[in-house]
Amino acid sequence: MKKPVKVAITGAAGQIAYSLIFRIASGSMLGPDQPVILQLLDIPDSLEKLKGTVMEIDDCAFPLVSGVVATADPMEAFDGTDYALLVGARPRGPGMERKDLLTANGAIFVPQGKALAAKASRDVKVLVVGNPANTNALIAASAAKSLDPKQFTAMVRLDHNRAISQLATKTGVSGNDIDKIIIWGNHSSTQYPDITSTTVAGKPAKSLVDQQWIESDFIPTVQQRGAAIIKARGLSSAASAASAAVDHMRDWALGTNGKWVSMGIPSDGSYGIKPGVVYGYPVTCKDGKYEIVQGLPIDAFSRARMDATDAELREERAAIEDLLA
Ligand SMILES: NC(=O)C1=CN([C@@H]2O[C@H](COP(=O)(O)OP(=O)(O)OC[C@H]3O[C@@H](n4cnc5c(N)ncnc54)[C@H](O)[C@@H]3O)[C@@H](O)[C@H]2O)C=CC1
Ligand SMILES: O=C([O-])CC(=O)C(=O)O
Repeated sequence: MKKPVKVAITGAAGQIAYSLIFRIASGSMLGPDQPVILQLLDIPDSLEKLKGTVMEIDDCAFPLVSGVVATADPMEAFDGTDYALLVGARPRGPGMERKDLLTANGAIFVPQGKALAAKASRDVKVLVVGNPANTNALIAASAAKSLDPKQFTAMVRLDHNRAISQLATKTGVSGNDIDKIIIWGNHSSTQYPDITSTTVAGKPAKSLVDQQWIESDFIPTVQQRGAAIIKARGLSSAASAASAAVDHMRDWALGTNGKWVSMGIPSDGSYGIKPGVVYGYPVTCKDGKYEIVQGLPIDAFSRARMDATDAELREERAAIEDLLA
């Protein structure tokens, strides 16, 4: 057996965590031979509820769970943390855009970024799930002065998985047959799900679907999927969000074997997106590091959409500039 690693999950009493914790504990994220110590953080008012979740973790008798910490103190929750999944934040309700949560949620990520910088492993990998995820990741990275901003990522993997599912259904294949799909930009309704390079069972996706479907059906469906789930369920996506978080961290930690996945990462000028925002890019992961897929041709249709979602991220940034260190 390997030495246990520490995995922190914030918002641990919430609905995403209720799926996420059990997937991590069963080995879905870091593999069936990697023991974990779960470090669960929530606010004082939610600690009683969190107690119930901890009782259930105990009752699963997971062979891979070497310890569980439940606390309202970020310094305790992030002590020695190797992987941090920052889920704790308010979800939106019907009629809201995710950026409407900036005021309520942005401030959460300053103390958490500081606590990660003070206490976490120097190699910690951070995934921000709490909305608006890209800008919250920017805030946390900025507060975590002693860590590399590249250690802070935001989740666009749910959008990536939604895009795979939509295209697979349309073309009558399994999601496994779909390769090279990209979510550019913000985890919001301005995101750009791009199938320009995508293949479906080896064939170019664009040879199988028409432009009308891409523009009027595929892109808006993926962009609005979160809102559609809120409308249907009365609550925002939870199990699928947890599953995407597992996918994101697993791929970052264990590698993608050359496969492209989408991650929200600090922009570095690639594809004309200037530094200063956390932007969804196509990446491959190897040896615990991600690398942007470079050299893709960008046509005018893509350019306009990539710039629109960049502009929205810069507006979000301007709205929380006072939270940036
Ligand atoms: N990036 C993505 O793809 C997705 C993001 N989300 C977002 O994830 C977040 C969590 O969603 P749910 O689990 O459904 O919400 P929830 O309301 O069920 O749970 C949130 C939990 O966070 C806790 N919390 C609040 N402030 C905290 C703090 N400062 N520190 C630690 N914990 C804190 C709350 O007490 C609660 O237990 C929301 O912001 C939601 O919009 C949801 C789905 C997908
Ligand atoms: O839509 C929401 O507010 C929750 C979310 O981020 C998603 O399901 O993609």
